[in-house]
Amino acid sequence: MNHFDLAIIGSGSGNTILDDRYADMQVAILEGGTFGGTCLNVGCIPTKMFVYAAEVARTVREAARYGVDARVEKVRWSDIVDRVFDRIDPISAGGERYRRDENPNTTVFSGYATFVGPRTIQTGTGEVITADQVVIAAGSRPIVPDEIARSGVPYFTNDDIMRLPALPERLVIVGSGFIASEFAHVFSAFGSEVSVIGRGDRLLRDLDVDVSQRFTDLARAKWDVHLGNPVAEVRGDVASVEVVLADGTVVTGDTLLVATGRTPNGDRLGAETAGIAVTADGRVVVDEFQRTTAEGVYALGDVSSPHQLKHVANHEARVVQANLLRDGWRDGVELVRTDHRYVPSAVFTDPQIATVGLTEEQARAQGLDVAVKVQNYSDVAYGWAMEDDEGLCKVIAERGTGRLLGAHLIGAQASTLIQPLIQAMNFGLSAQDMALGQYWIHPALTEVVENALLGLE
Ligand SMILES: Cc1cc2nc3c(=O)[nH]c(=O)nc-3n(C[C@H](O)[C@H](O)[C@H](O)COP(=O)(O)OP(=O)(O)OC[C@H]3O[C@@H](n4cnc5c(N)ncnc54)[C@H](O)[C@@H]3O)c2cc1C
Ligand SMILES: NC(=O)c1ccc[n+]([C@@H]2O[C@H](COP(=O)([O-])OP(=O)(O)OC[C@H]3O[C@@H](n4cnc5c(N)ncnc54)[C@H](O)[C@@H]3O)[C@@H](O)[C@H]2O)c1
Repeated sequence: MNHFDLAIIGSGSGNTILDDRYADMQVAILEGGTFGGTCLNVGCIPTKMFVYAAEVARTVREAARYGVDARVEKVRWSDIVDRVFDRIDPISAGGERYRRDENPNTTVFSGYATFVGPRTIQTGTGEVITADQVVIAAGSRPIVPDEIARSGVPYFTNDDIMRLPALPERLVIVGSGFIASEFAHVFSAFGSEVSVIGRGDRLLRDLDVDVSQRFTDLARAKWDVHLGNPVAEVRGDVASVEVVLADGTVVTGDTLLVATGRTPNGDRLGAETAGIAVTADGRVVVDEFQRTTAEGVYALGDVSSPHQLKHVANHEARVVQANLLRDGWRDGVELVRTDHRYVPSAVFTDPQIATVGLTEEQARAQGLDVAVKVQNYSDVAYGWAMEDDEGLCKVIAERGTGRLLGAHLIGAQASTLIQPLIQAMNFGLSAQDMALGQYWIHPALTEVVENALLGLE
């Protein structure tokens, strides 16, 4: 049986652990899918490359409001797909080649790994290995509701929708979260008619209610949105699909995208044979040092984290990277701790959305004495330049101390505008100090953040 110093299950964020400090260790990398994981191959990176192209199309379509007449002549879908994957596929292949052929201390096993005992792994290639330490970085997979899975109707997920042979004429999306919102934007900007079906009463309903409500209102004007009306039945074939909702409404299209959440892959690892606790919903249990319940075994990213976000997976990978070198189960050893205090996220839809910290509802539910200010983009000079009547920046602070509790933006460049607020929260800068203790460039769009802070009581 082959023995390694370290075995890493999953080549997404798990593959970022190995640096010079690991050069003397024998390391096994086990990957059952495409090398590089979700973000690179079927997640953050390709989606944002599609989003950028969608924004170009949208800008052209809306040019007339600024006195510039222009029109989208044609969307060359297959060229867009090629631009994205001609960039990405070689990165995945190159990453695998590097670990396989150019790192003498790493061995890549291309198979689906399962534990068969404590730190003992069936690699999925016929070989069983053992390791002194193991990192589980096995990610998550799309959830497909039963009524869709058992219908036999062909459907797509984020795994394959970006490689469609042609642009759909009418795309039906089941789900109303991050993935649904981003793909609705992409396909509608490219000219597809888009229907979105959600269970709740708002799109992106976990976000602050002002942002989620504004997004839902704007979405209704662009897309065929069905909310609070669950899917009862799905009918169709490769050419057409009918989604029947609980109230009898029939939503039709030629392509079906399922975007109803992602479940951690912890349920498929044989974890119980290795003493690794997994929750009922498939999440590997970890402590604040990313240690699982089995000695020598760490986990990180979507498979164990409460946040399914790449920047969180990267942070947790850095924590694991440090702790692996410190004999993490020895009494009294000082370990690096995961910091989940202010986890931001952005939805790259139209308009963009970004959020950090507590929603107003959460802050009030915690009994905090809060001051809230909502500043519209239309109130600042750059918003006038953009003719913006959609964007808003909402900040929530604690009265008295001025401690920033949350920030929520919807509008152009939201994912960039939020960064100084994330920084302020992490470094304990109060709303007043942040607003008054620095220059804000005039008339940049950041004035919407400045004015929101100044407007707090
Ligand atoms: C469409 C989409 C868009 C997204 N956009 C963003 C975004 O803009 N920003 C953001 O922050 N996050 C985004 N995310 C989330 C982000 O992609 C994930 O949080 C992140 O990639 C998780 O990284 P990971 O290393 O935990 O898992 P992954 O990158 O999924 O890596 C896990 C790897 O493990 C492999 N594997 C699983 N089980 C086994 C096994 N038993 N044996 C061997 N190999 C195994 C898998 O094949 C996979 O390659 C997006 C996700 C999706 C789906
Ligand atoms: N920009 C980003 O950072 C980004 C982009 C995409 C995905 N992600 C990550 O990936 C995760 C998964 O994305 P997602 O959009 O699949 O999940 P999600 O959790 O964001 O949203 C899933 C939505 O589907 C709805 N839903 C569930 N079952 C349903 C059903 N049977 N019928 C109708 N609606 C149903 C849920 O109510 C929820 O609103 C996200 O939570 C996020 O962490 C991040």
